[in-house]
Amino acid sequence: MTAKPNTHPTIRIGTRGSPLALAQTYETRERLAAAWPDLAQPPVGGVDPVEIEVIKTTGDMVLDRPLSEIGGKGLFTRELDDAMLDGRIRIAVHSMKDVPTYLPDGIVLPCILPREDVRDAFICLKAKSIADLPAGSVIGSSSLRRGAQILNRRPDLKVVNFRGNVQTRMRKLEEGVVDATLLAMAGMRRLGLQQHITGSIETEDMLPAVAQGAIGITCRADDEDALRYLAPLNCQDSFDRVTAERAFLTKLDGSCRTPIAALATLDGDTMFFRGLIVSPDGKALHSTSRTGSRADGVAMAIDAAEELFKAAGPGFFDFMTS
Ligand SMILES: NCc1[nH]cc(CCC(=O)O)c1CC(=O)O
Repeated sequence: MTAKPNTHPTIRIGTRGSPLALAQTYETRERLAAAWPDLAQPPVGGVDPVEIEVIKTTGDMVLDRPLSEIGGKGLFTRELDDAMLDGRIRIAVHSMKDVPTYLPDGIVLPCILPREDVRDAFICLKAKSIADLPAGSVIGSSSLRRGAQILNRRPDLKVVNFRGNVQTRMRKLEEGVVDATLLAMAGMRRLGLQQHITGSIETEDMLPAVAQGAIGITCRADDEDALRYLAPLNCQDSFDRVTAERAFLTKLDGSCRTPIAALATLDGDTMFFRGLIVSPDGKALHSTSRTGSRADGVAMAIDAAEELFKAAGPGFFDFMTS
């Protein structure tokens, strides 16, 4: 009896086509191959056991406006969710920072890869750190969270909208369009562009976005094979930290495009959680922290969110809808 020829890939991974999304997908493919020998074998009959399918999302098509203005949840995920529900892809790889807190019916998120550096990177050709920037310096960043936290500490700086890939940003720094810019350490590292980082900003000085530096993998809730393949890839510490941070975000109804920041860290089974909300001008900043057991992470995060919501008072988030 001869084995049935393999004519289909075992796993087709869906991803956005950005260099960072592709780097994260290659990492996922390597981890799958390391965990599962049947996914590492060379192509049989020209069919690779793991295939990658690039899917354009709405977020990839609007490049001229800050994402905070476009709004709408699932800007970077909806088309991938649709492809998965249609059966065109088996799993999807995401920057967790860009994944809405509510997943569509039928899709689950069983796997978070080991988290990268969660900090923000300072990128500048003129100064070593934010503290070294002369008054009046211009920071290019379209992230409300980063801009607001900088203005809170340094109201003498100016923050202007700024988007684009690392190369574009470096050119604009050279041309003097802005004096400095900020990006996630994780993205720079995963792209192999760490040589452009001037310095990392400690989380005490700038709290990261919820789930910054984490890669999440989704699949269909009823896809038992995909769930089995993903199980050994999950990093439970990263999963628990991101789960607590996302509970905080859900309670405050925010996204990666709102001036909300949170970070959960673990020391064994003790979780330390910090969260903050800040007005876009940086003037009103409310932060809080909790320490407790890992098992209580979500409850702590929700409790922290409720405290900040009360401290901020009614109307604090009006800028998001106005
Ligand atoms: N919002 C876009 C986005 N989504 C994930 C990353 C970087 C990688 C990460 O934080 O996991 C970035 C760019 C950035 O913030 O520098």
